[in-house]
Amino acid sequence: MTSSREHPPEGTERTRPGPVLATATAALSAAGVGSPRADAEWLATYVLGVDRSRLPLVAGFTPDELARYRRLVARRAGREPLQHLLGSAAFRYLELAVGPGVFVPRPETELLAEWGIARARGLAAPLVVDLCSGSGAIALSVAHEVPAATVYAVERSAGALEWLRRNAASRVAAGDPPVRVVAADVTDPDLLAELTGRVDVLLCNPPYVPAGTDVPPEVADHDPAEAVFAGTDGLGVIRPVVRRAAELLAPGGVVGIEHDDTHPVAVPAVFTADGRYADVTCHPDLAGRPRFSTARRVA
Ligand SMILES: C[S@@+](CC[C@H](N)C(=O)[O-])C[C@H]1O[C@@H](n2cnc3c(N)ncnc32)[C@H](O)[C@@H]1O
Repeated sequence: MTSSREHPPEGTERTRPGPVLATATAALSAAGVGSPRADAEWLATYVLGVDRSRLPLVAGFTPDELARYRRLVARRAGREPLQHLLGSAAFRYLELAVGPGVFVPRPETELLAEWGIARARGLAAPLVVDLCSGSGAIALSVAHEVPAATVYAVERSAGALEWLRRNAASRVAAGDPPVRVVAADVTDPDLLAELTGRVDVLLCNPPYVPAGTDVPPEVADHDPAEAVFAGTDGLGVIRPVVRRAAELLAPGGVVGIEHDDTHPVAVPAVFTADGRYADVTCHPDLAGRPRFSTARRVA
């Protein structure tokens, strides 16, 4: 079917996308945006309501669409995250609602989720826990891809919990099994006491950037600080999570924790020093940077 956007009614004034996109790309590039052309295209597809692949076929922007597009490009040039402007972030097979108050899920975290999903798939009825759940990216992906799993999502921030509950409800409406959302501090020594010794797979993408590290404006001004920074060495949340995970995991259960790329030695050392883990391994991301570490709870 051909959309009316590709064939506007006679007489409708339209501005062709080519020059509009070129101007937007130049503005985003000058503002230091890392992927200016892609962002200009994503914002155009959002305003025009078409798939990115159909952008070259669009007849043009109406005056209203052009004004709206220019406002969004100006905000992106002011370094608002693209996902906040679009209202959603893609993560594995899901589109998650995001905005102010919640951490935007990153593509590199898909690797940790994939590792956990592969472990959970090998079990008949796995119990999976996602600590520091944010938008719910990891927990909701596990529920979507391993429907036999019972999944808990733990988050402390009131702002993030709103997004997490909203995304969890949308996934149930889409037919996924429900995720159990728990409002709690993952550094609490009694965290999820009822699950002690029973968890098969524990996943965590905690805040891990050492305080004082320079981060891009999208992160500094729009990701909540408590989602990003964790003490002077960046291990402020990881240390208690490693401790509590050893108590929550069933014998032979596994844990995966994302961490800073400066921590390929420090995080495995936290696991090893605990004394209750074996098979401690640091995994690289697709760019070869150390990205997450995993371990198995000894029996
Ligand atoms: C890096 S974000 C990860 C969010 C999500 N898991 C993802 O991968 O996109 C870290 C999350 O941990 C939460 N958080 C930080 N400290 C916490 C704590 N002590 N207890 C529970 N949640 C915490 C933050 O609010 C934030 O949502």
